[in-house]
Amino acid sequence: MTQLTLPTTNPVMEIPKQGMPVTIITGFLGSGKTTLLNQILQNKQDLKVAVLVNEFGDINIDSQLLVTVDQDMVELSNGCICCTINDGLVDAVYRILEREEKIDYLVIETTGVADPLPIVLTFLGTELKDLTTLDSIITVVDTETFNEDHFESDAALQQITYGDMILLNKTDLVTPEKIKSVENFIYDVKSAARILHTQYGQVPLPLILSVNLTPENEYISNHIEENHEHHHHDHHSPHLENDGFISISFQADRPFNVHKFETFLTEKMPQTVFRSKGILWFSDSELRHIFQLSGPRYSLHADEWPTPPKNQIVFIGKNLEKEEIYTNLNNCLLC
Ligand SMILES: Nc1nc2c(ncn2[C@@H]2O[C@H](COP(=O)(O)OP(=O)(O)OP(=O)(O)O)[C@@H](O)[C@H]2O)c(=O)[nH]1
Repeated sequence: MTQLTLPTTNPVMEIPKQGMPVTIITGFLGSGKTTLLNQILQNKQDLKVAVLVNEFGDINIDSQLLVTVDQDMVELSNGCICCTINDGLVDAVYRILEREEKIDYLVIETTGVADPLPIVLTFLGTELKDLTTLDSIITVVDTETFNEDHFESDAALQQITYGDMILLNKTDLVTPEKIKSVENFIYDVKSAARILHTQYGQVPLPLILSVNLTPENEYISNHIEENHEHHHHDHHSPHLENDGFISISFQADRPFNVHKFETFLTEKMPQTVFRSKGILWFSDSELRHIFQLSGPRYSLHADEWPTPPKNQIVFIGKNLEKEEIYTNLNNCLLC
């Protein structure tokens, strides 16, 4: 999918009146969910879009990187919304519905380790069912790092299984052969998958919003009615215990020495860190540095501080030793 411009008449604007439409963006760690959300926010035209960002770490880095100038449109929830099923999610959606200003559309970004099924069931199995319409579940895939091993993660498999639309993102980093092989993995899991190819989440919004793809009735008859029969209302998902990902957050009111931080990255950071993101303060710079590490790559991008400077960084991976990471990062701070 390479067509990047919006048609002049934008069907996204024709939003159904009954129930606020909801799109859920899911996808594995670092696949490009926040990047896609920013594309949506930049191209939404007059649509009033509220976003609900759920982060795995204790610090909300993603919400600080959203392009929206209107922070009122962002609701946050930390931890994993699919695990604490799910008063937190219901409350956050209520807060959006109760706003004076009418919201046309809700987009939810899940964490990279989220199983989307409990989230869907929260919408369809609670009072939210009458107030919202689940439009689609979009699964973002990092085409470069995706391989068969991803399915050792239950969450990654569930994300593909329940994705109504699958965006093979980061196609700029791979060969056509790699794209084909990822498509084949996906078709093995889901033979009728709808797949789009994207770079930096660029996709015409009419292809992904108001597309009415989530088969609500199927979920209700397969999961909700079945659960009622078994008097089992808890949609708790054991995926985190299975996947073993943990997140470690570090904050400091002092700047890093850039050279020490680089040494930390190249020599001391555990190999088992799969994803890291941060807003960094270096002693020799007046700018903030957005740090992104996803699989084998990392980047630092400088821009102005909108707030007083401080260091915030999150690491997500397996078997991480918090004390060791803290000691190493404290050693990078300027005395
Ligand atoms: N080369 C390339 N980089 C991309 C693309 N899309 C996103 N990225 C980069 O990948 C990194 C992770 O992107 P995010 O959008 O933060 O990923 P995410 O899925 O929100 O990450 P988590 O929420 O932490 O799981 C960032 O550095 C992005 O700039 C793409 O199509 N090509």
